[in-house]
Amino acid sequence: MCRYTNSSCLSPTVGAVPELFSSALQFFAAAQCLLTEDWPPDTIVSDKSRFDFIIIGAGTCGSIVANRLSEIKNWNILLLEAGGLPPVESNIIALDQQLIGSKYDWNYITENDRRSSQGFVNGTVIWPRGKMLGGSGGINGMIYFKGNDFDFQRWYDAGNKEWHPKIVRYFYKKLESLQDASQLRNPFIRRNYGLNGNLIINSLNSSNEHLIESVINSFDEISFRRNCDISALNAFGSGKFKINGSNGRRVSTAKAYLNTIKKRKNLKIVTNAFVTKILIDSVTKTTEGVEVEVQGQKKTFYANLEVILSAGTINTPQILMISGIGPEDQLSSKGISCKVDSPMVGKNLQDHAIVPVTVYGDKPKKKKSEAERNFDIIRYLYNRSGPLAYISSPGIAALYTDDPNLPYPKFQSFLILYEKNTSSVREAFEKRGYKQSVVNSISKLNTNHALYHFAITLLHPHSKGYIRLRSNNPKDPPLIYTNYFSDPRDLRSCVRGVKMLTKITRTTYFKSINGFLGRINLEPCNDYELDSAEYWKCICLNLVTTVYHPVGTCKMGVEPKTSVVSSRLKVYGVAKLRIIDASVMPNEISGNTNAACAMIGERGAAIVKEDYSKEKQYSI
Ligand SMILES: Cc1cc2nc3c(=O)[nH]c(=O)nc-3n(C[C@H](O)[C@H](O)[C@H](O)COP(=O)(O)OP(=O)(O)OC[C@H]3O[C@@H](n4cnc5c(N)ncnc54)[C@H](O)[C@@H]3O)c2cc1C
Repeated sequence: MCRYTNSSCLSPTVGAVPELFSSALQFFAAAQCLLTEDWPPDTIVSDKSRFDFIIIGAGTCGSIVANRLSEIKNWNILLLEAGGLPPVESNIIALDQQLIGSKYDWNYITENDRRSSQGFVNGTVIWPRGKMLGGSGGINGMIYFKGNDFDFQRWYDAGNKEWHPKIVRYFYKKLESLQDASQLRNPFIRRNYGLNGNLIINSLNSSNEHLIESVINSFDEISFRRNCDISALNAFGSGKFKINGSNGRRVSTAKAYLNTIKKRKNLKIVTNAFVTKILIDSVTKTTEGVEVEVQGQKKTFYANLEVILSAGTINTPQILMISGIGPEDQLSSKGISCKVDSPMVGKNLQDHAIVPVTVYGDKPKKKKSEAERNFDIIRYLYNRSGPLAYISSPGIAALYTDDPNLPYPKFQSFLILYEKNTSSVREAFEKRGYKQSVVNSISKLNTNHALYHFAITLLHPHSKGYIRLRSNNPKDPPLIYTNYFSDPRDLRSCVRGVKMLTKITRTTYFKSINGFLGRINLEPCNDYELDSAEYWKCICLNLVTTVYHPVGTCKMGVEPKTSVVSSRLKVYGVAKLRIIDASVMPNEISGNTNAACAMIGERGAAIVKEDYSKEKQYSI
């Protein structure tokens, strides 16, 4: 142990005081070990082993599917995950941004379409995806929104009979465990959620309650009416959202569904297992198993009943195409023999695109001292409280529309707040990949003003992108074409959504802090009058990026020409292969996608069980 000689302090010492403090510091340094999670043990599985089901990807959906299928004791399940165990940072709620760009991220970058997102370096946008047990649910912002009955009605009306809004509600409740005591006391909120599911849903307090109230009042003044439960199904208006967290720690579906069943002998989990191909008999068009690289070693595993793809919106279509299922012309151009010509694989890519609206004001001014910041860390180590236990944003959002006849919101705006003169502004916008002129103009105004960054999302884009293979090497990242705002209706809508929000500068609170809209310096937009429709059209088109909700690249539907899987999630044209992840969504939903993915995991697993008569068919 290090002995302090007290060379830097003024008072002499007999040693007792330095000893006292150093032992406290050592105690807190050691306390970080208590933050690690007790993940399920990794298994070594011999080459050529057989299982009943093989699940590819232990993300939001795959973790749930593995749990539910292994409830059937005589089914043997193998869950393969390309990433490893989540790092400790994934556990700490406020560090949700820290894993982006790390080895726990697939680090995808979109292609430059020379039209949208030109305010980014190289005209490309960073698209993170989680690579670990828990998948994107281990890297995400933990924000909980369920969407709108209308979203699922659209799925149902398109012929997907297993996804009626009533069925969707049932499966949401099955997965949920609402924990916040004050919300549970409110019968209107209580009845919106399940109480006994695996996934914890909580409200958060924040260190900035007073300010949060002021911003919600401002939302209310511009007709985004205050709502005490905006995470609920069919919500409109503004308020605090709920998150998947408990006791200062993230609750991913891996934590909620895999950590709780470590003793099950019929589930084997292998991490660092990168699936390179699904094996399909080219004559019978039947799935046989998978080829995998486990810690660099090639192995083959076989499936008696099914292979289930839960590798997410980008990797699922890539794996399908590498394995010979996809648009024939594309496969042959990459030297892949086509086993099933499935033209929609990789198409119908939809994302929640966001644009930044930067409002500045005199408050909050207060910057924490170094001592206060360090004390916050100790508070977290001591009892999981303080800012590290909160998400990195103030936790408020608004769901709104420009058309009062619509039963669902068209826009979501959520707030990210920066105190005056903080280096975090530059860091955050640079990390996103914005060009220097953009970053400089946003951070320059922050030198003397607090920044209220209202990120605005277009919830139901008409524009559709696609994913293509870069090569036939599974390790080459696929090409991602976002096509943001390629449908002119989206740009027009987005401008209207932004204009509705910028009225916030004229509300009581923002007037009281001399709030104003900041001009963003981007060459093609500089001649337009600030806050004019032309200005926003230019800003939206050039600064549009992802809020990380891509869906739809293997959409479900009634026939193989226009969809990839059936309503029961079976891949058209090949036996014993299913997809259960975000890629099957036919359309985006009216909110963040993780909850809907968890619902798909629950519903998808129930459909599999129904098909083998292991569970009663769920009917409405
Ligand atoms: C940075 C970020 C922030 C987000 N914030 C929110 C939020 O706050 N709220 C919200 O609702 N949603 C959020 N989302 C979106 C949400 O997390 C996703 O919609 C959801 O996790 C998708 O679930 P999934 O099961 O389809 O895919 P994933 O959870 O991504 O799981 C796919 C899994 O498959 C694995 N895999 C892929 N390829 C292979 C292979 N070849 N072999 C083996 N394994 C493979 C991956 O490593 C991964 O673990 C966010 C997403 C990101 C990336």
